[in-house]
Order: sequence, then C-alpha cells, then structure tokens
Amino acid sequence: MKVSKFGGTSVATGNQIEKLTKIITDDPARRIVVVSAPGKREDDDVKVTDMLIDLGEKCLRGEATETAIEQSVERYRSIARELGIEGAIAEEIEADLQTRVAYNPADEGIFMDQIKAAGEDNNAKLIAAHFNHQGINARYMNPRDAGLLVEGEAGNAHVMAEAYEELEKIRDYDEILIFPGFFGYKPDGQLVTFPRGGSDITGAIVAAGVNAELYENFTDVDSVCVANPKVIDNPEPIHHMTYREMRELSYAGFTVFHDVALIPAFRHGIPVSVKNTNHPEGEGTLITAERSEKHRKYPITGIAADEGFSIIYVHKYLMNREVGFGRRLLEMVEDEGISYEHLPSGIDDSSVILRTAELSLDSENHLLTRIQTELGVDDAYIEHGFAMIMLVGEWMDETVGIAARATGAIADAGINLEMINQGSSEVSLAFAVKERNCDETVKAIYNEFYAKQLYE
Ligand SMILES: Nc1ncnc2c1ncn2[C@@H]1O[C@H](COP(=O)(O)OP(=O)(O)O)[C@@H](O)[C@H]1O
Ligand SMILES: N[C@@H](CC(=O)OP(=O)(O)O)C(=O)O
Repeated sequence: MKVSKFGGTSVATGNQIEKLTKIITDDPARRIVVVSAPGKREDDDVKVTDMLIDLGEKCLRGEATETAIEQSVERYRSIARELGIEGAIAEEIEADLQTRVAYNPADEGIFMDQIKAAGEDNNAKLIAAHFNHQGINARYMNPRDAGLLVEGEAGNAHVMAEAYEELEKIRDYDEILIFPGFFGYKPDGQLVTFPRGGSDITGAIVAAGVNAELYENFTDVDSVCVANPKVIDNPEPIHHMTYREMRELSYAGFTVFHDVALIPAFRHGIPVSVKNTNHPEGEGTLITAERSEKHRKYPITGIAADEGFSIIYVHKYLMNREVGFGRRLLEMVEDEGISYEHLPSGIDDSSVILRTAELSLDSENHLLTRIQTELGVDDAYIEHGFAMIMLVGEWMDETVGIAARATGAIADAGINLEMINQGSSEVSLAFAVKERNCDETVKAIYNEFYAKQLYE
C-alpha cells in the first residue's frame, strides 16, 4: 500500500486534479490520497489557505466576511466546473465556511485553526466527489474518524503516539481514501492544525500509521534539487538522499518537504519519494535511512538557505574560565520562550543565533538588559538581517577541505562571512551572511562544488 500526498499546486485546478486522478488509478497500490488546499495556479496567485487566514482575521476584527467567503468558494467552484461536478458542491462549501465563521471559541488560535483547516477539508470532499463521478470507488476520510490524534497549541499540532495504532485500521477500507492534510484532533475533539506546509506531515503520519511500503509526495518539481531552483538555474537533481540529509536541508530552507514530516517516516522506516505531478514518470527523489554509494557523486548533497535570523553577540573577558556562563545565557533565552539555532563560541565570546520571528521588541530589550546586568558582560548587542546557508551531506565527514573550499568560494565572491558552525554530526556546515548576500553565497558555493568539479 502506498500513501500519496499532493501539494497545493498539484490540486490548484481541475486539470491538476485530473492528473492526480490518473496517477492514482495507474497504480492499484495507491490506496490513500492526502491532499492540500488549492495552491497557486501561477506565481502571483493566492493560496486558499492564505485566503482563509485573511477571512479568519476579518472575523476577529469584526469586519464583513461575505466577499472573503465568496472569494474562497469561487476557487472551489471554478475547480468543480472544470471537473464537470459543479452541482451542489459549491453550496456545501459555502455552508461549511458559514458554520466555521459562526464558531465562537474563547481562543482566537482555535478559531483560526477551524477556518484554516477548511481549505484541505473541502478540497478532500471535492476530490472524493470527482473520483465518485468518474466511477472510482473512493471516499472522503475525516481525520477524526481515522484517529489522527494530536496535542499542542493552535497552529502547532504534534502527533500523539496513539494515533499510529488508530490509523492502522484505515488499511481495511475497500475504497480509495481521500484524506485532508494539515490538521488533526485532540482527544477531546478539538481541531488543531500543523504548522504551515503541514499536509506533508499528515501524509507522513498516515503512511507510518498504515505501515505503507512508500510515502509519495507529489509536488511541482521533478525532484529535490541540490539548491533552490528559484536561486540556481537548473540545479542538479538529487535522486537519493537520507532522512537525516533531507531533515537538515528542509529545516534550513528546502521548502519542498516539511522537516517535521521526516520524523514519522524515519521512525517507522517508510521510504519517501518526491515526484512531480506534471511528470510522474520521472525518477524523482528517494529518501531512505541508508546512504547510497551508487549516488555518491559530489561531496555535499545539498545547499539550503533561509533568511530572517538575528545574532546576539556577547563578549566577556575570561568567559572561558567562568563555570556555568553558557548555561545561564541560554537560561535567559529560554525564559523568553525562545529556541535558539546555533551557539558558536570563542574564549571570550559567545553568539546565540536565533530566528528573528521568535523575538519581540519587549523580549529583545528584556533579554539584553538581563545579559548585561546579570552576566556582567563587557559588551552585548543584537543584530538582525542575517541569512543562514547550510551545506549538508552524509559524505562530508570523510572529505577533506569542504569548509576551506566553501569559505574560499565565499571570499572570492567578495562576501563577508559573519559566522561558521560545523554541525556536531558532521553532516552539516552552516554559514551566516547578511541577507542581501544570501543568493550570491548559494551561487558561489554551488559553482564551487557542482559546476567546477565532480567528487571522483
Ligand atoms: N532544493 C529544492 N529542490 C526542489 N524544490 C525546492 C527546493 N527548495 C525550494 N524548493 C521549492 O519548493 C517548491 C515545492 O514545494 P511547495 O511549494 O511546498 O509544494 P507543494 O505545493 O507541492 O506542497 C518548488 O516549487 C520549489 O520552488
Ligand atoms: N495548505 C497549507 C498546508 C500545506 O501543506 O500546503 P502545501 O502542500 O501547499 O504546502 C499551507 O498552505 O500551509
């Protein structure tokens, strides 16, 4: 049995859903289809999830919602029209949105999750209706009925261990199941969504629960590439990689697959395949636990980049001799409810690298004041506007000179390096540069390792 997840671009139009239908019916092992909400049809289009967030925010501000509801319903109506199933489906979706808008929980996050989940939920119903219209034995599967149990706060659901046992039962359906991605239910029946991009997570959880032979992730690129195709023209494809490589790369900026989605796949040993809905016969990318000698061509597997980082610089003479300094510094970061990304340090200096979105003006001021007064430092300040570039590869630790080649390439491009951090696992090497230099740094490193010279 295979679980096949289709991302937003793969379900954005009737034409895309017809491609999905053919992919599913071409292989009888494809029994469970996890779907996202309709995504972008072209670059400047708006995803249904973003329309729904706008709708939810309007409700919370007490503004009129008719236009926003109609805008979302119209997206589904045009898809249904293309599929020749216009009938009642648009009215049902409109009624569903009206019910969600009228929901009035005490918590705004819970309200927003109800609204956001409508994107995937209604799309799954629409696609199930299309399958039935085509004479395919299929049904919509509600995550509550399937037992997709989660915990955690609004917008940040975590799967519960019990969910896997519950989900095993959905193996037994005769019909192909159309399962909405992006949300689950707490044991008390409360709906909670995963973080943005979380339909990948649903797919991986369902694949693990039913012990699928393969979790297929259909998207709009032929494979995961060495670097973001929006930055590098025609980057090399990666045909095979390990869970560890993919997790590091997706966490560091490869948006093609959600980093959290790797965890259920890895723990349950489910191979993951990334494929293109528009070109399903292509080789794609296979992700498994073992590194593959056959695919060993370059010393690094991928180069990811992400913007939006801040650095807290702390300087104190004889810091290295002060027992507990690092712990106390990190405790202050923890007290603000912030998780940090990197912690490079020298004898008299420490830097804490974190995502700027984790900071508020208040927490930033509070943190700096505490560092200055309670740690008695000589200097402490925060700078914003950094990008992190991450080189990842299982073979890196066996290859001499990776850091030297990468820093050389960055220097030759005239880019100032703000920080280097060799991951303790030795499968990753991180660099911080100013955001304005992000793309140029990726290009310089890509050219050094991919355009210039093969590994062997
Ligand atoms: N290294 C990479 N390889 C392939 N695609 C990447 C990479 N980094 C970023 N992307 C982007 O990820 C996009 C696919 O992810 P996403 O938009 O979340 O798809 P979906 O809507 O199918 O879930 C691609 O269109 C591409 O722009
Ligand atoms: N629709 C949700 C969840 C998701 O995974 O979407 P996509 O498959 O389009 O990345 C979002 O936009 O966040």
